[in-house]
Amino acid sequence: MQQNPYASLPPSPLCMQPNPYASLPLCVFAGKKNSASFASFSSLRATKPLCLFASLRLCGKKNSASFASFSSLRATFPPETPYFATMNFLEVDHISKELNGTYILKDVSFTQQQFEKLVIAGETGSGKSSLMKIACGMGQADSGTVMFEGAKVKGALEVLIPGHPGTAYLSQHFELRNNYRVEEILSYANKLTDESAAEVYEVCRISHLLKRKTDQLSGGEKQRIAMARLLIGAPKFFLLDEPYSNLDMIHKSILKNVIQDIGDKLGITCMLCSHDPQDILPWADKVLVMKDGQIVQQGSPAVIYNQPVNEYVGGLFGAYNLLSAEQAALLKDIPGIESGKRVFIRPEDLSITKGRKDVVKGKVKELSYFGSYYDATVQVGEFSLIVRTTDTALKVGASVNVTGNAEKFWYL
Ligand SMILES: Nc1ncnc2c1ncn2[C@@H]1O[C@H](COP(=O)(O)OP(=O)(O)OP(=O)(O)O)[C@@H](O)[C@H]1O
Repeated sequence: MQQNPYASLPPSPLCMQPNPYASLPLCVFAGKKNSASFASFSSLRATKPLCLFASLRLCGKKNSASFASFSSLRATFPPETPYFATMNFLEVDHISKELNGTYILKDVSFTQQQFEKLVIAGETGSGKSSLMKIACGMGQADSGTVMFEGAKVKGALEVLIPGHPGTAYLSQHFELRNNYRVEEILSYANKLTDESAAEVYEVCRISHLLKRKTDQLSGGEKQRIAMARLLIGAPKFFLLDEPYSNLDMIHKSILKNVIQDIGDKLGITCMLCSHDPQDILPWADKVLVMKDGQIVQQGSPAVIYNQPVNEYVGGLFGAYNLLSAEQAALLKDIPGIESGKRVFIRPEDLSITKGRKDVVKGKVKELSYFGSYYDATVQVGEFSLIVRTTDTALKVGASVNVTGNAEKFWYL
């Protein structure tokens, strides 16, 4: 009969509550632990008793069964207890990195919680890949620290094999060796049982490709095999660098389902970077927006989209109107609009109306077709507004009345 090895831990010095592990069911300790994670688990135990609980689900191979047992543990110690509050899953603290006299990352700090879906967004060259690599030990920072589950993530130059145990990083430039069958490539990397590996292949939608040779695959298929190869290494944290670039809509849609299932079915926490709002907004719990190596805003997708801190953030996430206080004065008849301020308005918060009250008058200069809607460029005085409409009868040159939902307007 296996004993609960944590039964004799002392009360937590931080929250002065009794050892929460003393009464954990034995199945937790008899579960699917591999020796590496068990070792790190033990060292955590020595230094940070409070961190242990959050690590329990993380030691070893994850599959639905272990995910289910974790869920029942969470019910025993709900997130509002101090045990969960004491440790971030990932903590990036004042990271800076310089290359050739220029900062590619400057004083970057953020946290990610377990199961939180985090996206790093930003224009090309803003530092997204550099930050992700440092977050999982595949890159090297000049200063600052990264902690993963309470343990320091060593930089790529501080270890023999870069990459923090328990993390997996899918590069934009992944490689699959030629002239191998897919199943051969996967079997070399597999740390799971056959059953759990099969689940990963199902999640990655590659079960039907296992007998193929690697030169008989499309780019999207190769990418999903590269993902599966990392996932059968049993990571707790999966970082995907621009996973949607170079994919058509059909393969993008497959990949979106795969990434959703990696979180939902395999219970692996994911971070990805992208600059496409269509990829970011529906999936993310939290978005970090980067520019010139710095985080310029972080928050929920809705906050980032509707309340950007500046024009750069607003522009990254879709079409917008930004009117000076003088231009905004022409919209004074729209109820609720604040005067004397620069106003940021998304096209869908303006509409073309047949009404004559509470409107601003203009003329349609241009119509852009997007399938389910048009964006009409409407000339109003000396400036133009982008107004979203589904009116298929609208023509360039038509005189129109524009109104808006001032509750959604944002003042910069
Ligand atoms: N090995 C390197 N040597 C020199 N400069 C580099 C190196 N790696 C990155 N950089 C520079 O650091 C900056 C950030 O690059 P990074 O790849 O992190 O940006 P990114 O936001 O991921 O870009 P993208 O979206 O194009 O992939 C860029 O200006 C890039 O040119």
